Amino acid sequence: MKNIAIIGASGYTGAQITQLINADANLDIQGIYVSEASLDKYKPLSELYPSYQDISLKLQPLTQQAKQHIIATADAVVLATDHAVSLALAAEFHAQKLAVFDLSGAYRFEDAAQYPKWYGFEHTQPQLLAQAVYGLAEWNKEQITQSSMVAVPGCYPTASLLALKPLTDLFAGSLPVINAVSGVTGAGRKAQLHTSFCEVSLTPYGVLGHRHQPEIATQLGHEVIFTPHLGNFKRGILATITVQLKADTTAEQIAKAFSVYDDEPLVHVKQNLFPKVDDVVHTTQCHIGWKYDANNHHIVIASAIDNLMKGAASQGLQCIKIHFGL
Ligand SMILES: NC(=O)C1=CN([C@@H]2O[C@H](COP(=O)(O)OP(=O)(O)OC[C@H]3O[C@@H](n4cnc5c(N)ncnc54)[C@H](OP(=O)(O)O)[C@@H]3O)[C@@H](O)[C@H]2O)C=CC1
Ligand SMILES: CC(=O)N[C@@H](CCC(=O)OP(=O)(O)O)C(=O)O
Repeated sequence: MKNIAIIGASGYTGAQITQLINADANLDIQGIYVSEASLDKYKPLSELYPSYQDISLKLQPLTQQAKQHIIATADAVVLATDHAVSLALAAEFHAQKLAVFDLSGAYRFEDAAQYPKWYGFEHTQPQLLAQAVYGLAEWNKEQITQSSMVAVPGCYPTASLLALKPLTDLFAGSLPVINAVSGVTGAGRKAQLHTSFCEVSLTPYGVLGHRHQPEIATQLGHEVIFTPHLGNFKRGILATITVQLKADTTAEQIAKAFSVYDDEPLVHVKQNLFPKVDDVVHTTQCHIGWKYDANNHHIVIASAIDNLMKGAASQGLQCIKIHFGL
């Protein structure tokens, strides 16, 4: 049995992973935490999320005393916090020999020079960054087993990389084009004008400048054009991707490349059948559909996940279970 502390548990991903860990027979929850100044401190999680009636835990402020208690009693921490908050907390807990599973982007790039540009801060923890592994569960099991600092991938990168990684040997020269739509929970629980009810419609954002473009390109080993969109639904991501493949590529080769997922219980691939966001919402799964035009050698792939599940919390849980051999 492993004892897990969850920091940022009042947020969308933190509450989701609290629910998942609470339901897992091999894991205990050491405690659930918010910031010292949080308006939600001492509230039961079920007051914020009434559907979690079976969880009796209360949100605790992350005081120095609370940190000492976590260090003394937990095996691991989940950081469901903003990038800058995770940057510091990961180092504090990892230095005390706790495994860290960070849902933020603070440890996803190996190259510290990327952080000022994409995250707006200098990376202050180069030693820990060097130990961090990218928690794309289906692809990096060995690394996740070995490292106690796991950077759980972003939601768009998870949907995009699961669709594209099997095909890299078949890419022709041009850049894969990824158009992805996310539900509004992707932006977190805090109030912001652009995610308020009357503002949300369907629109691209972060065009040619979203931090997930370099995350996808780094992990794919190939540049991509990535355009995220905010959609007027709560949960889920659909990434529709177009790629030019080498001139002699056949549909059989593509099917063989995707067979890498045949033994993966959470990734389901179908030829000529495309997923809907509703197929995967509230599930741990990624559904991929593809169709190939052998005349012009273009493939269109659609990849659907729940941004809060496979895009964050359930992939975080996968990493915890892989790391601890559960
Ligand atoms: N939403 C999504 O679909 C995805 C999010 N992520 C990443 O996961 C992380 C969490 O995202 P999300 O759940 O959406 O965010 P939310 O804004 O919904 O939640 C953030 C949580 O962090 C808490 N918090 C803020 N400051 C501190 C602090 N100093 N110490 C402890 N707790 C703190 C907040 O509570 P309070 O402010 O009351 O203290 C809240 O519980 C982010 O880094 C995000 O980029 C990754 C993949 C997908
Ligand atoms: C709709 C929406 O706003 N989505 C978020 C992505 C959420 C995510 O994956 O988080 P990371 O920040 O941890 O990479 C965004 O575009 O910033």
